[in-house]
Parts: sequence; C-alpha cells; structure tokens
Amino acid sequence: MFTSIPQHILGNGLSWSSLSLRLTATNAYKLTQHIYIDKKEIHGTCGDVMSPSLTKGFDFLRDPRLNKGLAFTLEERQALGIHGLQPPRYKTMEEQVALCKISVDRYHEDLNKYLYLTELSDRNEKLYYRLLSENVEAFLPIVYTPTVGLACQKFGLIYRRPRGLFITINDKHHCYDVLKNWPEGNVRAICVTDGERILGLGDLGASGMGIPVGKLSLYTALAGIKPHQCLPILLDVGTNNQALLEDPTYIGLRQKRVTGQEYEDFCDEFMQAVVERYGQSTLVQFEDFASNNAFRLLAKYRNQYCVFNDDIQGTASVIVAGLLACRHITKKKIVDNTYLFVGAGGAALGIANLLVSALQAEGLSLEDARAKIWAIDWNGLIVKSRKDLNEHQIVFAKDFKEINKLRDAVAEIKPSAIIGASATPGLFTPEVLQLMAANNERPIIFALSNPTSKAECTADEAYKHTQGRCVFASGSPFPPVEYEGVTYKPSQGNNAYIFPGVALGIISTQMYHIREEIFLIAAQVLADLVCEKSLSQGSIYPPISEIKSVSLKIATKICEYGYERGVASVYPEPKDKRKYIESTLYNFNYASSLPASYGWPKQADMHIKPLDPAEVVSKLPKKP
Ligand SMILES: O=C([O-])CC(=O)C(=O)O
Ligand SMILES: [Mg+2]
Repeated sequence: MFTSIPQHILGNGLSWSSLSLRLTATNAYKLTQHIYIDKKEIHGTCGDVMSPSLTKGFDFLRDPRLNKGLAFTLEERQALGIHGLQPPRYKTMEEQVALCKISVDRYHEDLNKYLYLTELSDRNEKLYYRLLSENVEAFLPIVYTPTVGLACQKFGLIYRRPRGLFITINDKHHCYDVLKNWPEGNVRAICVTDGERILGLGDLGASGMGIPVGKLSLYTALAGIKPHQCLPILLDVGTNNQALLEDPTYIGLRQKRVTGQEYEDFCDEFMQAVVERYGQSTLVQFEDFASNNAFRLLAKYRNQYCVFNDDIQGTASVIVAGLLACRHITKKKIVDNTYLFVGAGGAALGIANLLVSALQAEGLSLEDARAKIWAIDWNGLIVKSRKDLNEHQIVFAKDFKEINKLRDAVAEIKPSAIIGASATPGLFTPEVLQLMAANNERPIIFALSNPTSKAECTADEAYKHTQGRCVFASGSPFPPVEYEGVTYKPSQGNNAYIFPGVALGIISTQMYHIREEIFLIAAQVLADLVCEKSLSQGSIYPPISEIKSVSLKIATKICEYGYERGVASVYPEPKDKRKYIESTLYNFNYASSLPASYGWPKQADMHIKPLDPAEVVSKLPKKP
C-alpha cells in the first residue's frame, strides 16, 4: 500500500506527513482501528482467556497465544478444525518443555539460543514462559543480560518479527494514535527506552528494543504478570551512534538524536498518551535512558505518573539489599562501612541515594550518611573543588584534595566497599583489588557494569587478588570460581531480583505513584531472604532459581505497604494480600481450548494413552 512513498522518506522512517501522501491520517486510523477491533474480537481478552467460538482452524496453530502445538488433544483438534494439520502424535506440556531444553542446548552460540527462544515465543507463548520460568538459571543469561546485549548490537541483522511498539519522533502529536494500534486493551505495565544507554554498550538507538522486550519477558517468567498486560516500547528519537547510522541493517530513524525542548515535549506527550489509552495507574518502567535524561524524567514524572527508573531505583534496591546482606559475612553493619562508588552516573548515584536512606534508617543523620559515601568518575574523585559536577553528584562531593586515579583514591580513602558502575572493564586492576584486600579482612567488591564484557573485573580476578576473602557481586552472571580448593559462587546483583516483584506489587494494588520507600522495602525483603547455604558459598543473594518466590514476597510486602499507607486503589481491600496477588497470576499451564459446552468424548474415552514423558525424553537424541 505504501510502495509509492519516495524512498528518501522511507529511509528516514515513515512520518505522518509522508503517510498522508497516500492516505489521510484519519482514514489511516479508521483502517487501523477497524483491523484491531476485529482482532480484539478474535482474541477476546487474550492471555489466559480466549473466545474459541470466534477463532477457528489454522489460527489456533498460527497464533502464539492460542497455539499448543502437539499438546492439542484429539478432541481439541477435532473441535477446532485442526485435526490433520499437524502430526498425529500428542505430547504433554512437560514433554514439550523437555524437548525445548534439548533443542536450546544443541546450539553452541548464545545468540542462536536467544533466536531459538525468541522464535519459540512467537510460536507458542505459553510454552516459552513455562520453559523460562522453570529454567531461570539456565535461560536468564540468554533472554536477558548478557546475551540480550549482543542481540541489541545485532538487532538489524537478526530482526524477524516485530515485537513491541516503535514510536518515533515523526509520530509527535500522534503518540496516542500509535498506542491505539497496539492490539491489547488491558495493558498494565510498559517498559520504555529511548535506546541511548543500552546496558554499558552505549547508544544503540532503535536496536535497544531488545531491552524492554527482555525486561517484560521477566515480568511474566519471574513474577507471573500476564504477558498481554505488558507492552515494550521504543521511543526512536534518532541515534548519535555513527556506526549505526551508516549500518545498512539498522532499523531505526537515520538521524541524530533530537534533544532539548522537542525531546522533552515528545516524552511528555508519550506519558499523557499512555494515561489516556491505558489509565493513570499504568506502570511505566524507564529503562536505559542516558543518565541526565533518566534523572530529569524521573524527577518530573514521579509524582505525576506511576513510573520508576529501573537503572536508578531497581539497581539501587538490589545493591542495597546486597550491602545489607554483606553483614552476615563481613560482620560489619552497613553504617560501619566506607563506600567508594566507581562511576557517578544514574546507577551509581541511584544506589548512593538509596544507601543514604538505608543508613538513615539505621540511625545516621543525612550528613553522616553522605559522609560515608565517596565517588570517583572519569574526571577524578568527586570533591568540592570540581566545577563540572551536576546537582546529583554535588551532594556527595567531599572537602578533599583532587585525586585522579582509582588506585590512589583507594589507597587514601581506604574504602571497605568499592562499587563499580562505570561500564569500564578492567578498571578494578589487580593492584586496586590487592589494596582492598590489604585494607580489609573481607573487602566488598561489586563489579556491576553490564553486560559481562563491561564488568570492572571478573569474579576470578576478584577472588584471586583478594585471596578468596572478598564479597563479590556482579551485574551479569559469572560462573563459579575455584580458588585454592574452595568453590565460590559469585552473586549476581542484578535488578532482575527487584523490578518484576516491584511491578507485580504496584500493578496489583494500582498505585498511582511509586514512592522511594518501596525500593527500600524491596531491598530489605531481598536481604532477609539470603540463606546460610548461599552465604557459605560467598553469595549474598538467594539463588537465581528462587527469584520467582522472591518476586512474590516483594509484591506481597508492597501490597501490604500500599494499604497501610492508603496509596492502593483496589477496593475492597483484600484480606490476605498474598492470596490476592496469587489469584492475579499467569497460568503457566495450557487451558482447555474446548468450549465449555463441547460434547466430544474425552481423550481417555478414546483409548489414547499419552506416552510417559520421562520415557520419551530418555529416547530423544542427546546433545552432540
Ligand atoms: O539489564 C540489566 O541487566 C541491568 C540493567 O538494567 C542495566 O544494566 O541497564
Ligand atoms: Mg537497564
């Protein structure tokens, strides 16, 4: 339909004025609206509920939300009109999960595993989420950091099917109309990025879409939030990444980033459009914005909308939880430490600010709390004589001489904890680590930059240069480390411990705003969940495989807080908060696709015995 739009316009992204060359915006909307009204009828409310009476035949196999593959029973196949459209074999979901695991394992490269899982979610959504939620430890590094970073870097190359919503600066004044094109009517949570600071990889423009997609898949896999309630959004305002602008595979707008008032107005319009389309209590998680925009937008929107910034607040929460839990190993309370932040961007300052609240909760004054926190960035130690500090950094500036090198700062200040959020690999040199070990019985070394390639040091280096005495955490996963006969399990201090549970708590109570306290509550819940076994292996977080139950506990606590403080808006107040939250969760098992009144004989009556999954799996080909 749009083929006659001049190529130079297409190359720069479709704009509203260019569309109107072919058809007026109003007509375009009528057309789109019509399509989606139809689609909505087909899906009913989607997710766990469907309207089989309106969806027929092949759609059941093609629609990822309805498809069960070979798990359609014989009576379902006959009733739905898909009998004969796939091989006769029936499989249980457990067999399917087992086969998927084997299939992923057969790929040697993580990016190929990522592509397999993406394809699975495009084919059979429920199977994808069940697989993910039952194999969190194995697949988190694939659908999330670090592999998702690689997927973003190769986004144009691996792009197959659209996921999420792309709203470009050319859509300004039409954000609402684009949002209306999203086929789901009951979105409760949005994760949005403008792609300017994707993990520690920098400006990836529209290729950053992998991040909101990955984050929201964890909403479902780790917190049981229904997938149709989640919407990933990429705000494409251009990119300053020259390599991408010249890359023929790049899928975003080919222009430099729009900044200043135009950017601001666009973000404002987007937020208003979200509320107009989905309501005031729609949660909007900001992700991977550049630090200055991240802080400014959070400050501006936090009392206006239901927003949080995961890189500032989610990361802060998980790291403060880690610091609280460190006391079990270091035998020092958080007030007894001296902290040196390495990097002074959004993540570092977010942690520093929440740490101040945690220190105040332990009895320190604001000044005394801030006095314990030092920071160093590219231009040196954050001290009062520096003229280049922003308002967020100034509050941590010390009356101290200027120091440029991290090594010298560690030698002078003698911190008991160094917290890296600098996106600079190798910054924690052997010398820095050895100094930490010389000054502390149990030094705290957090190398938080993501993905793994950006971590300030590896787990191996941290344990080796501190003779196994450090308490180590990283943002991306590291494998266990053997050092002098002892096996250490490096902790992954990633916000994935926090944001799914926080989001679940917020959307189940429908709060209109997210107060800072919520992240301290989440940190305390998480810190209390670390067990003896993890601590004995040097890990300060519960095992990754337990994140699902962590999320539920965080959500329950937030729900209780919401009613205690009168900020929840779901009434009548549920008596048992945990049960209430559980009742809202996604069902990871297939539901029957038969209409309730359907009169076909049951599979058992037809003498078709499903095979024993264990037996089938044992006969499957093994990994080469
Ligand atoms: O995505 C992650 O792994 C953590 C995070 O938010 C970031 O590094 O920006
Ligand atoms: Mg992030």
